Amino acid sequence: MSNVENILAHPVRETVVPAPRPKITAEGAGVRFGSVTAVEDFTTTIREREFVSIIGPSGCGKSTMLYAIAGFLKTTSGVLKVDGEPIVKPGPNRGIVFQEFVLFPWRTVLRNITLGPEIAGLPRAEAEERARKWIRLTGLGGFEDAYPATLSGGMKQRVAIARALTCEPDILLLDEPFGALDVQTKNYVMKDLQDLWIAASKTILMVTHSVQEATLMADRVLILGARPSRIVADVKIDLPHPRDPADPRLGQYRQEVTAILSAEVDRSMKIERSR
Ligand SMILES: Nc1ncnc2c1ncn2[C@@H]1O[C@H](COP(=O)(O)OP(=O)(O)OP(=O)(O)O)[C@@H](O)[C@H]1O
Repeated sequence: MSNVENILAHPVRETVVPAPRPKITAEGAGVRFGSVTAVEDFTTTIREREFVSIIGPSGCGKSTMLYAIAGFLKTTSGVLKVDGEPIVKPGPNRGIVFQEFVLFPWRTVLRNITLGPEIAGLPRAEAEERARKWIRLTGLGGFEDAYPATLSGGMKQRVAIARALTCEPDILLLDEPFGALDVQTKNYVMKDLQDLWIAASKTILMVTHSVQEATLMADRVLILGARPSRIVADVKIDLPHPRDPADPRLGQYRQEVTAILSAEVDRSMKIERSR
């Protein structure tokens, strides 16, 4: 058999890599508080293992949308789903981390982290085993028996991240997770979070005020407009991870996002003043 005949007889089989599945789907999702419409039309699809950041003018509804996805708030219009199911309440597939850590001061690091699995009814030994895994992965080894008051801000935030991950959620929701940290600590925790995201294959949705944080970490930056808000831009940050903050291409993305955001902040101020 000639080479050509051989190739024709044994065609190369194409390896089809399945596209990442949608994890969070929003179609015209909105949230109203009485007469205040916080979010009017939030439409996007966030796929598994994506890192997406939400940024926008103050009060435009970033946290509101995050809490709706967490299941703490109900949408008042449109459709909001996780794994194809409408979101009706919080669930173990979503972990959330707040700006202010929210740790229990009377519980040690280990006991703060085992809290979720304990509430979910896991035997203590299994809860501890899971907690120890995330303690290791978040660089908290050796601090299992420490109390929150004795920890630095960066360590407290790592405890909060480990606690959110101990229930093994597919989705991690972060509400300005670095807002309470000083610049040096923030840089360390951001680097750790990037490494963790790469290693743990989670879907991450992060609300932030910082263009630098959003462009450094996210695959896509969703920019919300003035309230009642909708997504005015969906900027794909097409750079491999982990990223170097000094990369000039990152600088260009920062400029692009800042220009759109500044226009929305101006518009938001004008609207608020005319209310
Ligand atoms: N529980 C609530 N009851 C009434 N109004 C609310 C409630 N929560 C939020 N709001 C209003 O909804 C709007 C959006 O608030 P939200 O906190 O989501 O904005 P944000 O973009 O996260 O703000 P910031 O960037 O300042 O943290 C604001 O006008 C806020 O006052």
